[in-house]
Amino acid sequence: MSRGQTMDPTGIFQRLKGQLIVSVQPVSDGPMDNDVIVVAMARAAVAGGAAGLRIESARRIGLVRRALPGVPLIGIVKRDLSGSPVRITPLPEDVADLIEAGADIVAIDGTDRIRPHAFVDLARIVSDAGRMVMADIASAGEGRASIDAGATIVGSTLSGYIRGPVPVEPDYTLLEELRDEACFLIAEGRYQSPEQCRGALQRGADCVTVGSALTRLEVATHRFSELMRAPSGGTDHG
Ligand SMILES: CC(=O)N[C@H](C=O)[C@@H](O)[C@H](O)[C@H](O)COP(=O)(O)O
Repeated sequence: MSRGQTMDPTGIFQRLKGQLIVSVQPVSDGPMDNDVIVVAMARAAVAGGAAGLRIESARRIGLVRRALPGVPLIGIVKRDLSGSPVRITPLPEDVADLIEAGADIVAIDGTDRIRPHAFVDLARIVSDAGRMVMADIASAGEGRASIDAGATIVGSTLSGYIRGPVPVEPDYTLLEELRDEACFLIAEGRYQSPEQCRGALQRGADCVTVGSALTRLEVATHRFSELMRAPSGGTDHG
């Protein structure tokens, strides 16, 4: 499949339904933040059963698209803007670059925050190119507004990251609030175990995206090392 061709929406939903998407976003500027490693992790994730991948940057979408031509790809661009807290695919050129690189799905921040370009305008660029719009949201209201503005896929991606301390658990309640809306619902954010992923499907998610627990080795390692260093570490089982 060339970079200009992507899969039809029905086919993508059929392939992702009930499945795992792996987000391959290494820790920024860490030792694994490298194009070759991203492509290798993408291949390894698919070999392990991932039905789709979430990749940051148009360059890496292009590389993964060439390496894995038939795998559904969600593309994002993360950038830090002055004057707006919105980070995920905030600009029209980000959307255009991801489309050009071969993303099947373009994920865009769908939160109700100050932003340089309206969600509806970014979403239109995606759908005019025949690709699918995913809204990364933090509340049910934002999910519904994003659907009205052109999203066919909604992800719980940003729940817990907008204000206050980041919770430990995933946001299952948000899935239950959105499960009957007219969208393909992706559970995303803080899923650390297969059991939690199954819990998300039971609460109405169509599929689940896992990132840090699988592809940020620093984060995954830290979970082990911290627990072992805790005062009671190592004593429970002799
Ligand atoms: C909040 C935010 O910016 N989330 C980002 C969105 O792409 C990524 O940093 C996350 O890794 C991704 O959503 C997967 O989540 P988790 O790594 O928790 O499995």
